[in-house]
Amino acid sequence: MGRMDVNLMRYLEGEHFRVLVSCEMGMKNHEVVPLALLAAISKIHRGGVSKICGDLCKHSLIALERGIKCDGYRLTVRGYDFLALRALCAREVVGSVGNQIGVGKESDVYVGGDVDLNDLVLKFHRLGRTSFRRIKEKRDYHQKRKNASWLYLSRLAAQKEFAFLSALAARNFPVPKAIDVCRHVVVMGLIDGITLYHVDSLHDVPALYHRLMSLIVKFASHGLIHGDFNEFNLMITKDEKVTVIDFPQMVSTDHPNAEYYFNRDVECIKTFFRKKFSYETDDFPSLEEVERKYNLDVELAASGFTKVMQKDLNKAYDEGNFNEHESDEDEEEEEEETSDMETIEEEEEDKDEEEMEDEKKRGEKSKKRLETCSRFDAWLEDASKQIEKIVIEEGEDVVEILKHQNTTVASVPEREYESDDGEAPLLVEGNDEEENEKTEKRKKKNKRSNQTVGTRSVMSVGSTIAPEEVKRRVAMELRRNKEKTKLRAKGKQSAVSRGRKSNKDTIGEYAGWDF
Ligand SMILES: Nc1ncnc2c1ncn2[C@@H]1O[C@H](COP(=O)(O)OP(=O)(O)OP(=O)(O)O)[C@@H](O)[C@H]1O
Repeated sequence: MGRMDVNLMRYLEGEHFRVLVSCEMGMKNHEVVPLALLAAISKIHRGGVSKICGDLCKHSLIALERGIKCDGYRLTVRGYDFLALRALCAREVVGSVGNQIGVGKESDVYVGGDVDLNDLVLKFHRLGRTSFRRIKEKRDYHQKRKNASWLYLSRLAAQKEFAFLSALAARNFPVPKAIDVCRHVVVMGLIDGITLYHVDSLHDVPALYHRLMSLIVKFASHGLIHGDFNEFNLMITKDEKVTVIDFPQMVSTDHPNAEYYFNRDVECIKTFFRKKFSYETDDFPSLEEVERKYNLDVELAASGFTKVMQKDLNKAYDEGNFNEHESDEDEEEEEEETSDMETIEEEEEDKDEEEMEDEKKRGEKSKKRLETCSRFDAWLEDASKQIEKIVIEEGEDVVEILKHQNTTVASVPEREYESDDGEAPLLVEGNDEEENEKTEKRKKKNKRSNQTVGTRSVMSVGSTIAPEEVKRRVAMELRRNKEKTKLRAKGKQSAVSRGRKSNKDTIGEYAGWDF
């Protein structure tokens, strides 16, 4: 467990974060975000985005993925951490990040400080760490969602934990103080203690046992069952006070298996006390005996995800304008949209006619959908205005350059025949050979002096190089050009062609093999 390297945040420019956020937005409906989409979202020129992406890749904030359908970038865990930390710093919630103090199955926990250097804890949820099947079986983070990314799940887990921390603290449950939540990071108060698992001796073992059992009962009287009430999720301070730090599997007492979960929590504590402190008693609660006084479960909808949170989450995603998480139907449609975007990149590849037709249909569908999206329209309008502006500006520049060139070229012939001393234009033709020779000499002299003055004749309409020499040089140039080997683009731009080439090579290599 080490320190989180946040130094890099100081050196990254605003545009880097803009691209990073664009990548995060793009990942809401793309497995990898193609460069073109990144440029469209960030509204930074493709070349600029490409350079920024290079920088971000270098610092492992994003990673280039060579997909089957197209190449693109994906946000890395580190990149997501940076985005969350930057936002928390901007809100002045977090002022510093220190050592890692805990590593759970699905989170990394760091100690940090606020702007006034008061201690706090930063819990980075990392749900992708464990298998999706397990999460799907055990928890309801997904609800109806079919395609859940680690970004989405981690964010959801953090939101859920924050909501629980806040609600439980309001009912005087011993939990860390909920400070803030951003993306997949929950900021909470630091508990100055150790987990029950690490406690070797206690002043009063029965007292702690009964405190823990009464806590299980308190949860139940509020309509909740912890579901994972064990020595790893309980922290004990020096004065043997208990704090519950983690409750990812909290369920309602109305859950069909509520009794099983309740008994499992009780059994966990009983077993631990028996094994660790050799303490055994017949005094333990049962769910039947618990009198339900409050409906915190209803408020939190503990077995699933609260409507309020879901609404907030949808809102957050809507801000990204991908309407990804509204319903299953939408998801299906947007999945199509995603593949449409990807097919734009694919068009170069050879395809069957059927496939092409399919894509066309899907393309039209996606086009229609995009047309109905007002935010996208607004963006398109804005982008086209910007393009127009650029075109006009560049057009004017080109006209200016042409104007300048025309005036220079037009003035040259006159100047060439002007003498320095203001004499009449010199004529090459003449009867007298001597006179002609003199005239030639004067002309050459004038030319030379004009060249040194510079402003008089920068350009020449006539060539001073012999035609044979010109021919020879042109021929040489042609030969050289022929000899030049074709420049091969390196990096992501040529990824597709390189992929094809290597495929061809592989096929060629295996062609003569018998299996
Ligand atoms: N508020 C806190 N104050 C002090 N330490 C904490 C706090 N929250 C978490 N920790 C430390 O971080 C460790 C991991 O935290 P936590 O149990 O919440 O993570 P987790 O990923 O949910 O773990 P798991 O799923 O494996 O139970 C804890 O064992 C504890 O040592």
